[in-house]
Amino acid sequence: MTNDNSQSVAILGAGAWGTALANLAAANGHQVRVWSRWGEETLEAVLEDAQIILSAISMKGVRDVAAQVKSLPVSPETIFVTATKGLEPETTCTPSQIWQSAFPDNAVVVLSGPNLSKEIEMELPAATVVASNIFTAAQAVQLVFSSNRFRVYTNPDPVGVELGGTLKNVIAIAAGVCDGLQLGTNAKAGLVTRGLTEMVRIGNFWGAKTETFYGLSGLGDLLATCNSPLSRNYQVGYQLAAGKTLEEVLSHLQGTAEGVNTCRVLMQRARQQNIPVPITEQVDRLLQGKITPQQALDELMLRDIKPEYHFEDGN
Ligand SMILES: NC(=O)C1=CN([C@@H]2O[C@H](COP(=O)(O)OP(=O)(O)OC[C@H]3O[C@@H](n4cnc5c(N)ncnc54)[C@H](O)[C@@H]3O)[C@@H](O)[C@H]2O)C=CC1
Ligand SMILES: O=C(CO)COP(=O)(O)O
Repeated sequence: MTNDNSQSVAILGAGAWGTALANLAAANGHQVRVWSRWGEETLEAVLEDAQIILSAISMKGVRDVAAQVKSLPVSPETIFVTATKGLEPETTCTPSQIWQSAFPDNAVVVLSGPNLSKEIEMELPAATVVASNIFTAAQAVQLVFSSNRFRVYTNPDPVGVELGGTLKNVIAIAAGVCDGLQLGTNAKAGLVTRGLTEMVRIGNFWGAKTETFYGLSGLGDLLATCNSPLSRNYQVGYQLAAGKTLEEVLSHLQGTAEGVNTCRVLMQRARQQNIPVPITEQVDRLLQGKITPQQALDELMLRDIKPEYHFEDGN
C-alpha cells in the first residue's frame, strides 16, 4: 500500500507485540524498521531519520534500551511511543516516565488497550488508545496505526492510560485463578468489578483520571485479559490454580507476563502510601508461595463487610 503521508517508524522489540504493531504500521504504507537485541541491524541504523520510535520492549529492558537510544542522534521532533505495560521495580517508574526523563524535549505517547497480539496478527478487529500531554503527537500516532481493523482513539490522560494497561495484569492473574478454580460467573464478575475499583483507587492516587479507567485502556483491557486464555497473565493464574508453582508456570510460558513483577512493585508502593489493595495483596502472597489459591479466595471473601462506595454526600 502506498501512503502520501508515509512516516519513518522504528519499532524497538521484535516480540509478539512489537511485531504486531510493526505489521499494522507497514500495512498502512509506512516505512517500518524493527530492532531486536538479537537481530542483525544495529540500533543506529534502525533509528536513522525515524519520525516515530515505538518501544515494545518488556519492562525489564526499557531503561537499558532508553539509555542505548540516548547515546545516538535523535531529533527533538521525533515522537516516542511506549507500548510496554509494567512498572520498574527499583524506581516504580512507568515506561513513559523512563522515556520522558531520557528525552525531556521529545513528545511521548502511550499506546495501550485491549490488544491481545495473537488476535491482531490474525487481522481480527480491535481498538486501542494513544495518550499524550501533547495532543498533536497523539494525533500523529493515531494516523500511523489506524485502519479498518485497528481503531485508534486519542486520550489526554497518559498516566491513566498507562496505568490501566499495567494494573489490569494483576487482576488478570486473579481472574485466571478464579476460572482455574471453577468459581463461576458470579465470582468472576465480582472479582473483575472490584478489581476495577482497586485500579481506580490506585490510579487516582497516582494522578490518573477516573473516567480513563472506564475506557478501552482500563475496563476494555481488563475484560480482554481477564477472559482470554491468550493472555499470559491470565494463564499464570489459571495454572497456579491447577497446583503448579510459579517457577513451573513461568518456565513454560511463551513471552512476558508483566503482572508478576507489577504485583510486587505495586504492593510495595501501595503499602508505603497506605492504599488499600486487597486483590493485589492476595495475588502477591499467592505469587510468593505464601498461600494457596483457596486461601486467597477465603481471605477475600471474609474481609470486613463494608459499603460498596463512599459517596461524597456521606450516603
Ligand atoms: N503480547 C501482547 O498481546 C501485548 C503485550 N503488551 C506489552 O508489550 C510488552 C512486550 O510484550 P511481548 O511483545 O508480548 O513480549 P515478548 O516477550 O514477546 O517480547 C519482549 C521483547 O522485549 C525484548 N527485550 C526484553 N528485555 C530486553 C533488554 N534488556 N534489551 C533489549 N530488548 C529486550 C525482547 O528481546 C523481545 O523483543 C510487555 O510489556 C507487554 O505487557 C502490550 C499489549 C499487548
Ligand atoms: O496486554 C495485553 C492485551 O491487551 C496482553 O496481555 P498479556 O500480557 O497478559 O498476554
